[in-house]
Amino acid sequence: MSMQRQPDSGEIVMIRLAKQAMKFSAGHFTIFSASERERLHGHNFTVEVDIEARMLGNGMCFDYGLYKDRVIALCRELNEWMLLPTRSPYLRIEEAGEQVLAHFAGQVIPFLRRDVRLLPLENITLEELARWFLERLAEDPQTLREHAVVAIEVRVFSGPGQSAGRRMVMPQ
Ligand SMILES: Nc1nc2c(c(=O)[nH]1)N=C([C@H](O)[C@H](O)COP(=O)(O)OP(=O)(O)OP(=O)(O)O)CN2
Repeated sequence: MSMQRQPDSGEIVMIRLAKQAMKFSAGHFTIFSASERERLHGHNFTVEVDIEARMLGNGMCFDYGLYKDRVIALCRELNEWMLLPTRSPYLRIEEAGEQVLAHFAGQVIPFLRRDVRLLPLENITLEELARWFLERLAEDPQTLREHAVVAIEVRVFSGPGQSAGRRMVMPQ
């Protein structure tokens, strides 16, 4: 007699999304203090997302395709831009017509407006970029509840072997 298999609803599973398309190329410089920063440079960043969620019956949790498309779309938003932080304690951003002027340590760094994407972050670091993805993925709490998402962790890489991860536990 075959054992009636109990539905696994409610069990927590981990979905890991690390598709090749989860990438973006961007310029930045890390600010270390009021007087020290890196020179402007760029990376081919990659993104991985772990989503912990409860099983919903039918042998699956939520349809992860929705989040795969969302992460890829977010990567496209950052692709081929010079990224500047608007919440740095050490950098002042001035938008002057077709230019964006970044004021740092008594110097002015000019950029063309068309090349710059301003992000509401303290610094353009792996940690802060992970925050940006996490906050964008958590924008719709109702959908996250419907998908029984328990936690999301975003990991951003500036190259192989170098990354920062950030995790958000959803209010249940
Ligand atoms: N806590 C953090 N520290 C640093 C960050 C960061 O995001 N968070 N970022 C940097 C630099 O921007 C970054 O490391 C510069 O890239 P770099 O490592 O020099 O070059 P590669 O990514 O190509 O790596 P290689 O080791 O040169 O191969 C510094 N600190």
